Amino acid sequence: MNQNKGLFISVEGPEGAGKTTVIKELELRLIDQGHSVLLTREPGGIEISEKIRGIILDPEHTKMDSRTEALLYAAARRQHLVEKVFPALEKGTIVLCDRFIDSSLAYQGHARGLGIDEVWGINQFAIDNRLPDCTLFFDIDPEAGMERIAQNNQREINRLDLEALSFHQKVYEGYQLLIERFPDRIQVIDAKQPVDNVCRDALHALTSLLDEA
Ligand SMILES: Nc1ncnc2c1ncn2[C@@H]1O[C@H](COP(=O)(O)OP(=O)(O)OP(=O)(O)O)[C@@H](O)[C@H]1O
Ligand SMILES: Cc1cn([C@H]2C[C@H](O)[C@@H](COP(=O)(O)O)O2)c(=O)[nH]c1=O
Repeated sequence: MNQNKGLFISVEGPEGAGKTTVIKELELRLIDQGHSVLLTREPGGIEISEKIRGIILDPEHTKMDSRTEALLYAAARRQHLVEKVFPALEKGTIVLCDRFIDSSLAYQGHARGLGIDEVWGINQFAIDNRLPDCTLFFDIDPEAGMERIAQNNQREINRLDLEALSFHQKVYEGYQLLIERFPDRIQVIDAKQPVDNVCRDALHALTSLLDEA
C-alpha cells in the first residue's frame, strides 16, 4: 500500500479495450460491497484538466508537437491529482482512474518515440512519486479495439483515434514493455471476453488489495 489512506487503481489499455464500460460496472460493484468509490478519468476529471483534454484531443490540432502533447498530459495529470485524487485518497476513498501515467509512457514515450524514461521524468514532477497501488491492463489487440470503436457510432472520434493502425500497434508494444517493467503493479486482464467476465476478473485481481482496504 502507498503513502495515502485510500486505494488508487488505474485502468489502462488500447483504444476500445472496454475500460470505460467496465470501470463503471466496477464502481457499482464496489459500492455494493460497501466501499466509498470515486470514478474519474484522464485526461480530465476536473474543469481545468477537461479543458486541457479538449486542446489535446481536438482533431483540428494536427500541428501539435509530441513534447507539447506529453507536457499537456502531464499538466492535466498534476491538476487532477491535486484537486481530486489526492483529497479522495486522503479520505480513504477507492479511486478508480480511467488511464493514468502508463498511457503517457505507452503513447508519448513509446509510440511517439519520445522515450519511456524521458516521459517518466517529466511525469515524476507531476505525480510526486504517487503511482497507482494497482493497474489493470485491459488486454486486447489494437485491431480488435479499433474495430469496436468503429462499430460504436456514439463515440466522438478524437485526434489520437485518427492515428494509423501502426501507431496503435506501437502503443500496444509500449504497454508490453511496461508490463515487464512493473510486474508487481500491472495486472493483465483478458479484455476480449464478454463484459461480465472482464468485470469478474478485474474484481478478482483487486481482491487482496480490497481485503486490506
Ligand atoms: N467486453 C466487451 N465485449 C464487446 N464489446 C465491448 C466490450 N467492452 C466494451 N465493448 C464495446 O466496445 C466499445 C468501446 O468500449 P469502451 O468505450 O468502454 O472502451 P475504452 O477502452 O474506454 O475505449 P477508449 O480508451 O478508446 O475510450 C463500446 O462500444 C463498448 O460497448
Ligand atoms: C492519459 C493519456 C491519454 N492518452 C490518450 C489515449 C486516448 O487516445 C486519449 C484519451 O481518450 P479516452 O477516450 O479517454 O481513452 O488520450 C495519451 O496519449 N496519453 C495520456 O497520458
